Amino acid sequence: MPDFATLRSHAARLADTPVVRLLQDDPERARALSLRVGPLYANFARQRYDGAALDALYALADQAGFAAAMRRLLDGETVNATEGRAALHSALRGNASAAPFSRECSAQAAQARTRMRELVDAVLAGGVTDVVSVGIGGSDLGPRLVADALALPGAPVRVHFLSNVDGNAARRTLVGLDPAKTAAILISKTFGTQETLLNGAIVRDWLGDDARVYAVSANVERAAAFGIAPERILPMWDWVGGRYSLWSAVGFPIALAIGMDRFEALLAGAAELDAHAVEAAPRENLAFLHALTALWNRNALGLATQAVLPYDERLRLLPNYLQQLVMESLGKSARLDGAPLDEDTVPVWWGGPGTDTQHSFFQALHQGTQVVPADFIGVVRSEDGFEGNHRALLANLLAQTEALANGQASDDPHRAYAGNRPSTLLLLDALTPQSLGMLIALYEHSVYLQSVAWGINAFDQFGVELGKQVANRLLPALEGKAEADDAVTRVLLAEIAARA
Ligand SMILES: O=P(O)(O)OC[C@H]1O[C@H](O)[C@H](O)[C@@H](O)[C@@H]1O
Repeated sequence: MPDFATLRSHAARLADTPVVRLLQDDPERARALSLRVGPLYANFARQRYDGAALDALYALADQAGFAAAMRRLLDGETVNATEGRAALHSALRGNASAAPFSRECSAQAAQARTRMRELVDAVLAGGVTDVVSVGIGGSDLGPRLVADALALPGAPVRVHFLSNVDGNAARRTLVGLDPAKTAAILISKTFGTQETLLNGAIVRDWLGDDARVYAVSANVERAAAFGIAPERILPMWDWVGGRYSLWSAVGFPIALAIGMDRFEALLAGAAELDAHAVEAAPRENLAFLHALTALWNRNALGLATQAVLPYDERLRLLPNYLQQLVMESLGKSARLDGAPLDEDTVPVWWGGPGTDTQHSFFQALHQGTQVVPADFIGVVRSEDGFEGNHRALLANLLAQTEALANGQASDDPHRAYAGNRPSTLLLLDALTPQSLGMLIALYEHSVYLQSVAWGINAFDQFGVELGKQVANRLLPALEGKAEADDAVTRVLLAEIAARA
């Protein structure tokens, strides 16, 4: 059993030792607590652990079996035990495993990519200027993030994303588009998601031509029943979790937005991080240290939230993406064996891009009563053509991490900064398909390793089902054809009916 109590004793020992002191005591710390994997550099020197606490964290990694767990994941073992499945997102992007099942899945993924390349070419050759990608959750957030981050100005097609069941979303997405020059992709692993089926039907009817409707699904029968021709359906499989699926054909909109070659470079970057996470020694392993840092902040320091702050406009959707990846994966309170957990699991993840957020919520980060650990993410080379802006962006990024850690004393309590606010800095040499693939894969593996330490399943999401079931039961009540069981809901329905 991982020993969280020892972590807490280290936190207690360090309670009066701020990070500034740890840095003074150890002149090597700033450099020693950094790791690099290809174009991805990470600095953890402003986290509130010292050498002895780190020893305890690596001991915990050992007790939890991080190295073996990474191997199990990549080999395609049934890591999603509550649903009896593997979670082989690594097999979608090259493969650091020799296990036969994992190899077989890689081969299926490669075949699907060949078909996807053909379909990308077909869409581009068909005079299409706009693509509407319809999906939600894992069938939306990943493609939306990557297409937004990596699309180049002047790309042959513009990709739009439609997720919310609110009809205003469909209206806003379609306004200004020409149905004769638009294609639609319906993405749904199950092809049973209410939002995607309703929005998909709106877009299909608006297009008025089934020839430009494509689907990505693990349920080919349902996609076909929706009226999509088999040659325009790309597969996915039950061994790919929705929030881990952007590397599969779910990435079709990405390939349309950035080109198939750059999509494959994204996969190659992720594969490089896979190989690192499974092969690197614990103390050199970036996924290990990222996960251990999260466990330290949650379970040793008891910090209830975690901010992610990309200092790059192109990564503005990263916080939204990570909210699903982290909170759907780690928002659990039962261990794999069903026993209740002794430790707190996922903190609330939130964030937004710098420098905008400096002018909104940073006040609370600097002087609020809650300490919020933060992942700052920066890009060394911006390539935006505005060097002065980029220098200002980097100056702000470095300044915030420094100010949060060091604080500033003042006789006036209103003008005093306590400091000792922990942060990690992740720096990409440049934002490329490769470096973004690595960054996302780093978070995937960090999340998985945290789940291993807590003994929970990172790959199910039963928590989202209850609300869906209740919503389905309430649909007839909204049409006035049934009564709701719940007293409050009955009052609310009456209120809605009276004002409709
Ligand atoms: O891809 P789909 O089957 O349409 O599912 C879309 C999403 O809906 C579910 O409710 C889950 O919370 C997500 O993990 C999933 O990605």
